[in-house]
Amino acid sequence: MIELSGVAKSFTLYNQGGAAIPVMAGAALSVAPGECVALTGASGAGKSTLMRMIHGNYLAASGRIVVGGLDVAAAEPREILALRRHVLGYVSQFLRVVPRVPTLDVVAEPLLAVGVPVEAARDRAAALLARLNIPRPLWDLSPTTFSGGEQQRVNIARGFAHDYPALLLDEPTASLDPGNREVVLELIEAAKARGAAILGIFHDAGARARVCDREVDVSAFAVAP
Ligand SMILES: Nc1ncnc2c1ncn2[C@@H]1O[C@H](COP(=O)(O)OP(=O)(O)OP(=O)(O)O)[C@@H](O)[C@H]1O
Repeated sequence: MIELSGVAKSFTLYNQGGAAIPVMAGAALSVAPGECVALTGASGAGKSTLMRMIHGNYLAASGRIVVGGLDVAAAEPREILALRRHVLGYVSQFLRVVPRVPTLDVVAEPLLAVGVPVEAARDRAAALLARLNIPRPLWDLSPTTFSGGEQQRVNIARGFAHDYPALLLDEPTASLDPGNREVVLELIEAAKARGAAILGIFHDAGARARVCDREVDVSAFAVAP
């Protein structure tokens, strides 16, 4: 479902005469449907950079990044947007939303984007918000003023609303209390059981051991600057 081969990345430092700093070369990994793979490696090894390349935010210098049959490294922007809408979900560490949109709509939006009727989308969003213990009075408010943990749970509800065939998870259990951490781990297990291919960064070793089938150490792909 997710297949990387020969992926390289360098950052161009425009404020330093356009110097190119290579950070990664020869990155390769694959994630099959129903599998959860953890990206590991020390801070700065390139875990987030690799996730951003798979999501199409960072452009790879070379190599292939195939998600659901589309090579993200060579795709047109509109193809990447369609991939994100239908195939590839991404739970980033921080919630980024349009201000003033109510929480229930923030969570229902990915479902509406793939054509789910409004009532069904809102029912699914409500069920996820309830499961993640977001108090009912907050559902009609924008999440922009919520606490860090509440925002993270809204972000997770949004990321799990549509049954994406592939999912990227950036520290999905960070800073959650034990009860909500358990809910998130159950959501990940359920996504695997329905056949989602999941790639994640988990600093929470217990969570990683429980839901991940394998680990890929990105230090192996790092290039010394
Ligand atoms: N936009 C950027 N411009 C320049 N260098 C960058 C950029 N993004 C990342 N880097 C560099 O690429 C390397 C990999 O960073 P990355 O954030 O991917 O590491 P990480 O493994 O996710 O680290 P952490 O666990 O601390 O989040 C680092 O040396 C970082 O400084």
